[in-house]
Amino acid sequence: MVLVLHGARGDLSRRMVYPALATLQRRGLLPERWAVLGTGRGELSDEDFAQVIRDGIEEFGAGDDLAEDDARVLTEHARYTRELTEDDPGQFPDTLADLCRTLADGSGEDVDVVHYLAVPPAAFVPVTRALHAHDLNRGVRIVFEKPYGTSPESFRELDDVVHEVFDEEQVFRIDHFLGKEATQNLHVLRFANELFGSVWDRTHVEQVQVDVPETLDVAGRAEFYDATGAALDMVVNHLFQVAAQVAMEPPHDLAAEDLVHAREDAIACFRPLDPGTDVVLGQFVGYRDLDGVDDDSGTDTFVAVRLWVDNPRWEGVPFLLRTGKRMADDAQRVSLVLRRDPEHLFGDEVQHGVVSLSLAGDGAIEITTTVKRPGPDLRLSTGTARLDLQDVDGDALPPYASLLVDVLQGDRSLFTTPRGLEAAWAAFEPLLGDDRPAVHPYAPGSWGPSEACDLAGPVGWLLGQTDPT
Ligand SMILES: NC(=O)C1=CN([C@@H]2O[C@H](COP(=O)(O)OP(=O)(O)OC[C@H]3O[C@@H](n4cnc5c(N)ncnc54)[C@H](OP(=O)(O)O)[C@@H]3O)[C@@H](O)[C@H]2O)C=CC1
Ligand SMILES: O=C1O[C@H](COP(=O)(O)O)[C@@H](O)[C@H](O)[C@H]1O
Repeated sequence: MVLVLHGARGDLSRRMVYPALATLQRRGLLPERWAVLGTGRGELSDEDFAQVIRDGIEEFGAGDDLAEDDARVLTEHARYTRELTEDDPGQFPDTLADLCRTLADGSGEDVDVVHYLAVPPAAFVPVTRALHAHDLNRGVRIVFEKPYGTSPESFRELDDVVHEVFDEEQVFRIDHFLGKEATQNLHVLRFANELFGSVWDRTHVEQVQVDVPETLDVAGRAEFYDATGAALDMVVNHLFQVAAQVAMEPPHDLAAEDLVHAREDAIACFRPLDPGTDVVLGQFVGYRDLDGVDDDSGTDTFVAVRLWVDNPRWEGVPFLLRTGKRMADDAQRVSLVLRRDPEHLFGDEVQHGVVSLSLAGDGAIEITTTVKRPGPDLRLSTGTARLDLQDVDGDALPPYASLLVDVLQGDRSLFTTPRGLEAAWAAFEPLLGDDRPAVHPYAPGSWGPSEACDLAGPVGWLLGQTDPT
């Protein structure tokens, strides 16, 4: 297999792709014979490219120290060549063919080729067209990073070009939140456990929260961020996909196409957002002073959304989505807030039960429930049981490593498709129009503008009330 990494010197390649490859190499999850072909707009020697790979792993491979042997395998066949363009293929086709020959080693076997577009979105179309122009599109797989379009129109334009060049089966559009171990656990928790599956509906669930506060600011990517904002950066993709993973109906079975269908059917039930009543945007105080940010920027660094899923299972249950920069804490939480004490036997002392998943790191599941407070009286309290997924026998993969394995194996269940993205854009589109609400200021280190509290109703946002992780 040859992984052609377009944009091989870039931030994503160094931060995510090389550490993921190192993890996969160490875990024996890569094909026996494989190589990476890096591209960029300038020249770089193969030796210097090998060093870029080593540096990426050393700097961002958090705890993934490479054994000398693994490092050798990772860089042994690493080649670098200038990016091809529609008019000028340069050395690209010859270098790729040469690598394939080396890997095939006279066996006559075909070598799989995966193109990974770790380039800015403006380069997606030119690189796609260039692969077509030089007849390099057939039989390969191609991975697109986000954002796959920044509006319904730009999404469709990009996708039209992609489909002129590739069959849908060749295309993998990454949403790394779907690759998180705990996100994948959502449907296991529900469909493999009657205890949870039986309460997964409007009768038992009062609201769902998908909450991703971040303490970091936009350092290093201010220019990108100022043109994008929190809602486009996180809601239309990651938070919608996670919400759909919660909302989906049981799939026909666990085949990739059934899972994708179930998730995308759920997105098709998302009611278009009402910016007047269901969206609060914020901007942290001091954001406009950052280098690369306009002095009068109206960009949202915080967004809270009340999303409605118009189907019989979820009618009347708000899905509350929230994320922002420079907030009080870091967390990635999905929580189902259960209705209180249906029999009303215990009155107001009963708190909401909560089934909650932390998507961060290796993931965790927490169940908060009402219990009898120890002692002679019948007094109530709440308790939380936590299961860290890292304590379960097995070895979690970071999201990028997990998704790369899926690309190599051709498993498309955790990737998005045009049908799902079309539906996501339809739900998000009202936020792109003239009705987009103004941003409310919020203090850095806070939980965002107070206006966002109203969206969550009497239950309130769970994070900020309890200890987030
Ligand atoms: N960085 C991150 O953490 C994340 C990034 N992404 C997405 O991944 C992709 C890459 O992001 P990132 O690595 O941060 O971006 P970079 O700005 O670091 O660009 C990556 C590389 O692309 C090459 N490049 C730049 N412009 C062009 C162009 N017009 N044509 C061809 N190549 C070009 C450059 O290499 P050279 O100068 O050698 O040509 C550059 O090193 C983007 O789509 C981004 O949205 C998604 C999630 C997280
Ligand atoms: O895609 C993005 O995701 C990150 C948060 O995800 P993480 O799992 O990598 O922590 C977010 O910080 C970034 O702004 C956004 O572009």
